[in-house]
Amino acid sequence: MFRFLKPSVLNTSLRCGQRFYSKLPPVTNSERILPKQTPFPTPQSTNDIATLTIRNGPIFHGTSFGANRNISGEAVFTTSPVGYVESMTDPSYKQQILVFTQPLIGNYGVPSGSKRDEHGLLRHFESPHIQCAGVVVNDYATKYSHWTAVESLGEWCAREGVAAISGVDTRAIVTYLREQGSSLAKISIGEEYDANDDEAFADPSAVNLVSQVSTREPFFVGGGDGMLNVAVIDCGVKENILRSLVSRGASVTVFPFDYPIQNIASNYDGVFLTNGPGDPTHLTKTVSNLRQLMDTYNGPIMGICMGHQVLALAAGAKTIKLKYGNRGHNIPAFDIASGNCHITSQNHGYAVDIASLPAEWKSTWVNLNDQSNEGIAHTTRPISSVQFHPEARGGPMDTHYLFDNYMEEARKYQKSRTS
Ligand SMILES: NC(=O)CC[C@H](N)C(=O)O
Repeated sequence: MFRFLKPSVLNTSLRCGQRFYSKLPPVTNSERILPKQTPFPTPQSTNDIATLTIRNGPIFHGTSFGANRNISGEAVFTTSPVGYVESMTDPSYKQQILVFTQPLIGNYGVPSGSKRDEHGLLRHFESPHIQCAGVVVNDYATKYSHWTAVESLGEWCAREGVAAISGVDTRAIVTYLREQGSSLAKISIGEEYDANDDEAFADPSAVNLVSQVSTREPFFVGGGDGMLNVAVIDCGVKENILRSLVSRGASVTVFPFDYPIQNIASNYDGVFLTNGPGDPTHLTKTVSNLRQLMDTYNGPIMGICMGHQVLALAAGAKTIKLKYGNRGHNIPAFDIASGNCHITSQNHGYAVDIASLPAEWKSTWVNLNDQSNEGIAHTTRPISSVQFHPEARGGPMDTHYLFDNYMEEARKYQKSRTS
């Protein structure tokens, strides 16, 4: 297994790959190139009073343990008992206020965000920064302990400009969100808050959030034997999706979400569509690129979560917004073909409307809690996608095998092209 930690080594790996695929576009970046973020002002003082206001709903008073900064977003809840670091760095949570049903949060601190693995991927984070706008917990553990921890959850939030509130009744908040649906909300720090200031509630579903988290330029992640090349369309990719591919022998080139993939896909043994934040119907360019791709490309295509939704839109189906979505690491998904149920990791507010799926496609997985669609596949071609997260970081590893199946299809396709 090669180790691609340095750009010089990376270039060697590209040359090595290009021996076999002379038409591969030269890509020298080794990690995502993100849009410039506006820096948040450094707080002059700390304030320990915080208020969570749900638009047209209840108000909760608590204690601030993060950034001294007012934020707003869509309040959603996760039932994950562990994995707050992975969830908070998952780009699919962009602009959301994450309410944890697990009452005690912060007890194992936060590991280093700069540690990398043998593939050059972030070891502990799913992207370089916290992605959610704020967090809401019942009981914040000020004392933390873990051998990987380098700082507390509060210190990390403060450094990254993320508001955090504790000491609120998260059972009441979750009950409200479950009954009324995911709602716009804001966290105000200090004594002043204006529950009626409607303009202070930013609506993430109104904008294309993917353009804020997708890489600006293609980048390359080596690590495979260099013989299998996969093109990834980055809608807000989690590091563990890339790891799941390279650790199985793929060399991965990651492209921006709106890259005309149909023009270069013939160089690749497979195309992969990633997770990402917000409403999939904003991704009109990605969807039209995918339509053209499916017209001309015979290799395997697989999508996860947002990737699943854009694939379904490209196939001609529709997506819907769920009342409060599915976020957790313990969600049962039923595999229609095998009759097996797997416990899956999930984080989504939208779903594929299975009644709108065209005839040459089939439903492959169903959610056993709310009966929503969990997967689709083309009836004759190696094109499929799932709503849940087989890379599961955090979460159970039950469906990792879907990456093995995908790599097998990529290998078959490569063989059919070269023989
Ligand atoms: N994790 C994801 O890719 C989320 C997909 C989409 N943003 C949704 O909320 O449904």
